[in-house]
Amino acid sequence: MSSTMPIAATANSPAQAAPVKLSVDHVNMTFNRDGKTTPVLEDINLQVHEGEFICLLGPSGCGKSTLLNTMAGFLSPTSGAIRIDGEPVTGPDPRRIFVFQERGVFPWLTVEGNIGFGLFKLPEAERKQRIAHYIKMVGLGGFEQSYPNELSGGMKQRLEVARALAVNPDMLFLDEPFGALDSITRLIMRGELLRIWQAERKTIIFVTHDIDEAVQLADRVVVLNQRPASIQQIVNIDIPHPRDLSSPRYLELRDGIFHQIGLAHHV
Ligand SMILES: Nc1ncnc2c1ncn2[C@@H]1O[C@H](COP(=O)(O)OP(=O)(O)OP(=O)(O)O)[C@@H](O)[C@H]1O
Repeated sequence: MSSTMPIAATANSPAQAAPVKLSVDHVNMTFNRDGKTTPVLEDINLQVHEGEFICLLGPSGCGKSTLLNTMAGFLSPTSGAIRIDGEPVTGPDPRRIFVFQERGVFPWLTVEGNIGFGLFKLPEAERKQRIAHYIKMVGLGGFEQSYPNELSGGMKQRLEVARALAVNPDMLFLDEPFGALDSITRLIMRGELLRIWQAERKTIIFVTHDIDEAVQLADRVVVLNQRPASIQQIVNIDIPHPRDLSSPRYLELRDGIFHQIGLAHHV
């Protein structure tokens, strides 16, 4: 297979039969700073369906975070349109939650306090019930009164995911959320996120530069080129969960993406 040969198309995933949740139409993004113009996104077109798990994959600095930030409404594209539920995205929306690579938990609040932070409008009984539900879901039972500095990196990350889910967002934007974790914790956290996603079926857009991570998690992997990023290929990962990471199909898709990105013979 050559480095530019696309991976053979496969049948659509069941998620692609769901209505379109987010659409990106002809999006271009150029940064202007100190008289210097940097084109970052070039004619991006993508439709994400309700309940789909999408990974944006590409080399460092290609524009993944910029694309995620435009989808989430933190940045306005130079041209083109982003719509969620058919409505133009004009700014960040509390119904959609962004989880940053740097941990966003509040160090001065306990686990309970962190998860309950966005729930202040709920009646006390419902708030408590919601907090307990998510503490159980992410396996932090027994640590309700602990502060973030008393938790491991993986526990903090689970807390952040629980805090994001507790406000019942309809979409999650995750920017390399496990980037700072060691490889074993990363594997565990991927499993945790998949378990939560299967239970809650939120639409997830997940940025990574880790090919294995993308193939383990996503319904579809959007492979981006070097900056200015355009979509090189969208790869359907037609393997049911739990995925066997040594299956021929897994290895075929993973190696196909390595070829696609031009990294097949680098290591
Ligand atoms: N606000 C900004 N102003 C000017 N240039 C920017 C701005 N934000 C990002 N860039 C530039 O846009 C390019 C893409 O950055 P971006 O963070 O989107 O890449 P990325 O693919 O997410 O990178 P990484 O994987 O390393 O996090 C980089 O060259 C960066 O310097």
